[in-house]
Amino acid sequence: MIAQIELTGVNKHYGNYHALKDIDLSIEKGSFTALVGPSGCGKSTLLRSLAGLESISTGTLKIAGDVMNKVPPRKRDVAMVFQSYALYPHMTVEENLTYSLRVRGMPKTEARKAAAEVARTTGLSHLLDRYPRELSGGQRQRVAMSRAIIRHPKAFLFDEPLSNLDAALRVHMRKEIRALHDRLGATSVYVTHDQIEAMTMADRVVVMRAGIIEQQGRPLDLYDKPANKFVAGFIGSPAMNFIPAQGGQDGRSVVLDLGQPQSVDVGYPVQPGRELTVGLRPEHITLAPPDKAMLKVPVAVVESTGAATYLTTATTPELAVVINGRGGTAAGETVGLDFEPAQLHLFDVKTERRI
Ligand SMILES: Nc1ncnc2c1ncn2[C@@H]1O[C@H](COP(=O)(O)OP(=O)(O)OP(=O)(O)O)[C@@H](O)[C@H]1O
Repeated sequence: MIAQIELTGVNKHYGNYHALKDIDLSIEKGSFTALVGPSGCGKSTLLRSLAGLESISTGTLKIAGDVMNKVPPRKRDVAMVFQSYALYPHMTVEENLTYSLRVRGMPKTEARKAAAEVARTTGLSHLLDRYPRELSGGQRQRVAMSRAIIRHPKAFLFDEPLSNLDAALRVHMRKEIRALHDRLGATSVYVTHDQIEAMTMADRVVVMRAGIIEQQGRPLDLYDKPANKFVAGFIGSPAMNFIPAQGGQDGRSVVLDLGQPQSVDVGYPVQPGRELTVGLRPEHITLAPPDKAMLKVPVAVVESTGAATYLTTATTPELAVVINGRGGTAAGETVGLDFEPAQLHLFDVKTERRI
């Protein structure tokens, strides 16, 4: 693997505040990496450090093999794409695209040729004479990306680029950005707080919390094998259910506490009496006849979108359940719920690590 971006032992302090803690991260050439995490976890700080908009306090940052710690932003040869587009309002699309080339001294005809070529890739050819105010949100976003592309940077850095757009356009643009990334053979780092965006766009997802990397890996590996309870709860929508539990006395079962104890044979050894948190995804639970089901529980809320039905149980803790299509059940009824024991995720209560 060729690392296009490599961080080793990177720390960032804002005064007394430790915003990035010992970050080791290797971003492969040609990959699409998403940085996700809740507000304040440090993902923007990390991205801005790559761009040189923040300096790192300790550690090493390399881009294409060269140490970048002290290199100013304009010499790093990376392009940042923001949610606010940052287009020049008094310039046409073409002028917005050619500006960075012109200030670097490229002759006008050559710069216009480059703009025309990029505009063809991004579907802006018919809009080159327009001003930003004459464009839709999606078109402005495309201009912002084109302006990055025209410089042939070593990496694209996206900072929540779609958060100003409405839901339908976001879904469209995430496909467009990913397709563009593939066509250009680019290396992209993409910051988002939206785990669906991260899961659908990226080859590699890096989950951050409070300045540390909790887990990194392929999207479905994080979904299937979250390293800890935090990642388990963050990846997946609706979020994973967490149920207090204990290892059963037979050494191969767990006893779930849903108001009443419910023993489930998991088929692998579990230390008897060990305190656990058991995770179970809403989409891994199915309805079953109550007399034959693993769990028999009352339903508190039923919500249907037509395509799917969302149930919330009247248990403690409550469980979220997603059923394909119509559930055929109503609030107040008692239903049977089934799941495959292999779909349970076991976490240690104290460390919150996966067992
Ligand atoms: N210039 C600064 N001075 C002091 N603290 C800062 C500064 N910039 C960011 N921070 C703090 O560092 C932490 C990480 O900020 P950062 O912007 O990287 O978070 P984030 O994960 O991108 O969050 P969001 O999704 O809300 O943008 C936050 O607690 C923030 O308050």
